[in-house]
Amino acid sequence: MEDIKLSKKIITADDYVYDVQGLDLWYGNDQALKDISMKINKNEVTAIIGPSGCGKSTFIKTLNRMIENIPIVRTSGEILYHGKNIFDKSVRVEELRTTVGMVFQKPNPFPKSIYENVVYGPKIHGIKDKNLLLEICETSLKSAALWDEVKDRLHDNAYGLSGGQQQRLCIARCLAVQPDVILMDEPTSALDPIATAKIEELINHLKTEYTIAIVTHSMQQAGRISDKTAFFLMGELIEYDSTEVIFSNPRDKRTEDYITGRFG
Ligand SMILES: Nc1ncnc2c1ncn2[C@@H]1O[C@H](COP(=O)(O)OP(=O)(O)OP(=O)(O)O)[C@@H](O)[C@H]1O
Repeated sequence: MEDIKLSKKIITADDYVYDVQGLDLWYGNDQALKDISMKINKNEVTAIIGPSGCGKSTFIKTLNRMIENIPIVRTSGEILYHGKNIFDKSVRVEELRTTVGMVFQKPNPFPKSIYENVVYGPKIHGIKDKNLLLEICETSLKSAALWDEVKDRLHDNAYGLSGGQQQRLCIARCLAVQPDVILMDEPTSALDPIATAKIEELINHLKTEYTIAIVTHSMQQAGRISDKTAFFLMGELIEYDSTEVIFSNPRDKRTEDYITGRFG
């Protein structure tokens, strides 16, 4: 990897995956994101926290342009992904959404077998070889820490899995197309504490290979799994720092009030 020397600082070209610069977003006339600028580091877990309605989901859905499924949305500013603005005309949204996968609050497997769920993306990308698809299925389920629980029932319907298993299946489905970044929008809010602990352990493991941005309402969860934490309030990014600093020594009073439970 080549280092770039910028004045006195040395920054490594590949340290961050995203560089968000002055991002504004409106739903019709209502501004939901205001001048957001932040970098998201490679192989780290970045937690997005803040009270309900502050723009957390909107922000992460903007990172793979999923937000554009809502017709009234308008944006300005830049989101550089590996140095290229994702809003450029030359960026193909389907490709972006393959490399930047997403896992939602409620597990959303397709009404198909476990196997078909995992190989859905690779098949769409033209992979037909049965052995290769089986291999992708096995590798993805192993990476999502689900293989041992489902290896003897790959052709059973995914709806027969528990909520926690369904969420890990959705993570496996996301991994099957070899993403670079995984966006997670409150991935454990519908799960019990044991299933939540499994997903958290998995996230901790996945960050060695992937970059993860996660929206969470649980401050304990952000504290347990994230390297960096961004605190949003009414569409603004109030503070962004290492999770340790945010939780032990925040600079902004509003961050402190939120993490100590004084509002939100
Ligand atoms: N489809 C939409 N159309 C219009 N306004 C929207 C839409 N989705 C979200 N908003 C508004 O944008 C703002 C930010 O919403 P967003 O869902 O991003 O917040 P959030 O922090 O993720 O909230 P929560 O924690 O409750 O999920 C809110 O004021 C919300 O009402």
